[in-house]
Parts: sequence; structure tokens; C-alpha cells
Amino acid sequence: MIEVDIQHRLGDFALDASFSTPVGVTALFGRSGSGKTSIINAIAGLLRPDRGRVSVNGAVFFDTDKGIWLPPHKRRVGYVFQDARLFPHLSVHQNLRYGGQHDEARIICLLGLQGLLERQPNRLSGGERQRVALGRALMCDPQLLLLDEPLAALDGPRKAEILPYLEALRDTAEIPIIYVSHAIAEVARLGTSLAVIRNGRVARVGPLEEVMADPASLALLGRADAGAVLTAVVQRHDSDDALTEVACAGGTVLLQGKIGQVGARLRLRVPAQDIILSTQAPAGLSALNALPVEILGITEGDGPALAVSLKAGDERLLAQISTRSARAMNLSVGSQVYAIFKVTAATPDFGQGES
Ligand SMILES: Nc1ncnc2c1ncn2[C@@H]1O[C@H](COP(=O)(O)OP(=O)(O)OP(=O)(O)O)[C@@H](O)[C@H]1O
Repeated sequence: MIEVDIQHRLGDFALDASFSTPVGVTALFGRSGSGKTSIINAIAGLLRPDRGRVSVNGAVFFDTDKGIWLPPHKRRVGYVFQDARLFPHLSVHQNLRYGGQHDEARIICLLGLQGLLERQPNRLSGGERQRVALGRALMCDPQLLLLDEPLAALDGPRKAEILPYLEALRDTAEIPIIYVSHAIAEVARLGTSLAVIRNGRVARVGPLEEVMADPASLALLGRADAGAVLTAVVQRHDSDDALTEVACAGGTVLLQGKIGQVGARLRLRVPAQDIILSTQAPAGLSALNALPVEILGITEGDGPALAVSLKAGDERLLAQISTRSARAMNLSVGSQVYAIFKVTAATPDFGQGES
């Protein structure tokens, strides 16, 4: 359990953030300048807040009321930055061992570093460098891992290469991870909890699927980023049409290209703005996905759009439609409709599960 409650003034910027999240990956998501890095710097001890308290699994890092302040090196926190910050004169193996040798064999295997150990950092790709930085942080035996935009400097293919390693880390690590990002696709793929940071405050926090399916997320995350996350299992690949068929709680969904191995579990983010609602099963439409859903709620937003909360099996979808459409279609809570979307809308951005 991570418990954060900090207040701090940085020039004109006021940080006033509090959240508590269970073990897993807590994604801190927000625009540039919203205060994400300041929050994790306070957790790491690189920034000393004016007031507050931070504890991780019961270990108190600081508590201004009780006069507790642990210096950074006593917090056992692993920190990975956007740029890997490896020592250029040391080999990969020497870089890994710089802070410790905790669980070395397993970490090298988990991050696929076996073939890289004797290389110098200047002979690594950006993705490989980040894997080494992750390994180095883990070999210090941290009780908390802080990842500050670790993929931001990488191009699409390099992101695709490193994401499965981060997923493996999430699924096997026994320590909490805080993952800072302003890329919703990464957050949706890796997070277990989501804290939305706005103007130095935590605007919303909770289990990732719940926050992303909440109609309020339309205003909170913005039109381009709002959209619920479905869990899917790969059923088969259709090489003739270059499609992947996956099973979700609400029915079968088709994705573009060959995604994952048969049997692999995926997370699909379906953007709210990409869903079309229909009162009838679609015919004569090019969109290939049409899930039967029930309307759970219709929420007015700031503008002319409505957020429609949908039940697909035992999962949630979120659609954004115009007030005029809702009126013309006579939509109401309890209506059975179809959620229609193109294969591209649900296809993960970075070749999910290809490893
Ligand atoms: N030392 C400082 N003095 C004054 N203002 C600062 C200082 N450090 C950061 N800020 C301001 O605090 C705010 C939050 O910065 P922070 O780096 O925490 O945001 P962020 O969400 O991590 O942004 P990014 O995604 O761009 O890294 C910004 O408005 C920034 O300009």
C-alpha cells in the first residue's frame, strides 16, 4: 500500500496531492506540468515537501507532523528516468551491479539481458538501455520502484519491444510500482490503479478499469484519451484478412494485424469517441465490431456531447455521442443497443503481446 499526502509550493505552482493505492502499478497520468514528477521526487526524497506524509507498505518515508524525514538513500527506492542514465564507461553487467546484486539471475532473465552483459551502453538501443536501467534499479532490492516516463524518449517499435518486459515486471514484482506518463495507451496497458493529476492535485484515483470507464473521465481525461479498457483473450489469427479475433466478456472483437499469441490476455482501450451506438444490429456497415450492450447511464458533460456508460458482459464501455443523437434515438437507461467500432479503434497502439 502506498499512502501519499503532500503539500508543497514551487514558485507559483501549488502541489496538494493525496492518494493511497494498493500494491501493483499506480499510474500517475496528467499533462506536462501537472506535478507528476514533483510527486515522485517527494516520494524518492529528492524534493522535501513543506508538509505531509508518505508511507510505503507501512514504512514511513517522511511525516512532517512527527518530524520524520528519511534521506533518499535510506528509502530503498529504485528510480528510472526518461533517459537511462547508464555509466558510459561501464559494461552492462557492471552497470547492473553498481547498486547491488539482489536477485541478479532472475532479473537478468526477466528483462532479457543475457546477451547484452558485456556490451558498453553506447552499443545498446534506447529500449535496451531502459531495460538495463530497470535491471539496475531492481538489483538494489528496492521496496518501491518509481518509473518517470521511461518510454517517452523511445519510438513506437522500441516501445513495443520494452512493454512486454514492463508487463512481466508488473505481473511478477512483489513491490509497488509508480509509473508516470502522459501517454494514455501506456497507462491503459500497464496500470492497475490510476491517479489523474491536474494542476498539482489528484483529480481522481481508483482501480484503472473503473476510472477509465467512469463517465466523468470524458471531462477529466479529454476527448482523445477517454475510453474504457476491456480484457480480452486471443482466440485466433486470420492471416488472409490480417485480423486477430479476441474474446471479451461482451462478445468477440476483431483487431487489426497479428496481435499476441493464441491464449494471451490483452487489454483493449476503446476510445469513447470511436464508438457508434445503434438500436439495431448493423447491416451494410464497414465497421466489423458490434457488441450487444445495455445502457447503464447517460451523463451530460461540459459541451454538447453525452457520456454513455455501457455494460458489455460484466465489463464496462464508455461512448461519447451527441445530445441530438441521444434524443433522436430515444436512448434511456436500460436500453439494449449495439456498440459499434472499427478494428483499428480497439487495436493496441504498440503491437501488444507480440513477445
Ligand atoms: N524548482 C521549481 N521552481 C518553481 N517551479 C517549479 C520548480 N520545479 C517545477 N516547477 C513547476 O511545477 C510544476 C510541476 O512540474 P512537474 O515537473 O512536477 O510536472 P510534470 O507533470 O512532471 O511535468 P512533465 O510531464 O513535463 O515532466 C510545473 O508548472 C513546473 O514549472
